[in-house]
Amino acid sequence: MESSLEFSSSLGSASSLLSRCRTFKVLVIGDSGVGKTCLTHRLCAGEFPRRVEATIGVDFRERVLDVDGEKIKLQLWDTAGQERFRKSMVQHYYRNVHAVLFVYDVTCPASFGSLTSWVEECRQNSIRQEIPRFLVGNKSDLRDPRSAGGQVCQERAMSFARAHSMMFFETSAKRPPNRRAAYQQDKVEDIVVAVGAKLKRQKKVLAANSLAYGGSFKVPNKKRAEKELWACC
Ligand SMILES: Nc1nc2c(ncn2[C@@H]2O[C@H](COP(=O)(O)OP(=O)(O)OP(=O)(O)O)[C@@H](O)[C@H]2O)c(=O)[nH]1
Repeated sequence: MESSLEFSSSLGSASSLLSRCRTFKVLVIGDSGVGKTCLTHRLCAGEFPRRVEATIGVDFRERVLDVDGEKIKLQLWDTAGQERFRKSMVQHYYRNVHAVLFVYDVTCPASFGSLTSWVEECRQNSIRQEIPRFLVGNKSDLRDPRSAGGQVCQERAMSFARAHSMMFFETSAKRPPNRRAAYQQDKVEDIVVAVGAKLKRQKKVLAANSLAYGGSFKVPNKKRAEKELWACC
């Protein structure tokens, strides 16, 4: 489902209060072509898109999930990997972010090498250490078990994830290798569950973070920051 960020809530009505849930902005970043669009599509719509084009600016997709009886809405920001399609908008991407998904392609070591630049971009845009980070190695269906060359090994990725306090997943937005179908399909869902669970636990930190970011574009406003965190499903 596509949606716009400026989510209009109708907090005044009784019915909306009943279906009230927390909305979290999850930024998806990584090199062009690593599969951010396909992955967010899988995470939100449950299927691999038939046709994709390079993202221009940003696309939004949403997923509502139940975490221990509480409804949580993840608002995934699928950002453009190509510099020319993102440069004027970068600051906006990073405003009020609640979690970051760093995506690379397991068959493209260069995309793994770029992760340090993506981490640096986060730092430059004031993404604090407490903001949950997830590392996703995508396109695992293209892994060639007979040759390690030209691929990013899991140990290396895990060590990067540990060094940057990230939770690590390797998955395929497209399809699982035949012999491990159920396991790989679960992995995509595991990402959503892990993000939801982590965010649910982070409420206080995130609320403080929203306040901090309000200052970079607007005068900080406590009420608005709270409203951004709480919206209706
Ligand atoms: N085999 C395989 N192909 C994939 C997978 N995920 C994405 N692709 C393919 O990789 C290409 C790029 O996918 P996108 O989702 O557009 O990549 P992106 O990171 O969003 O690219 P930008 O929008 O340019 O930043 C497409 O041809 C997809 O079909 C995957 O898990 N396995």
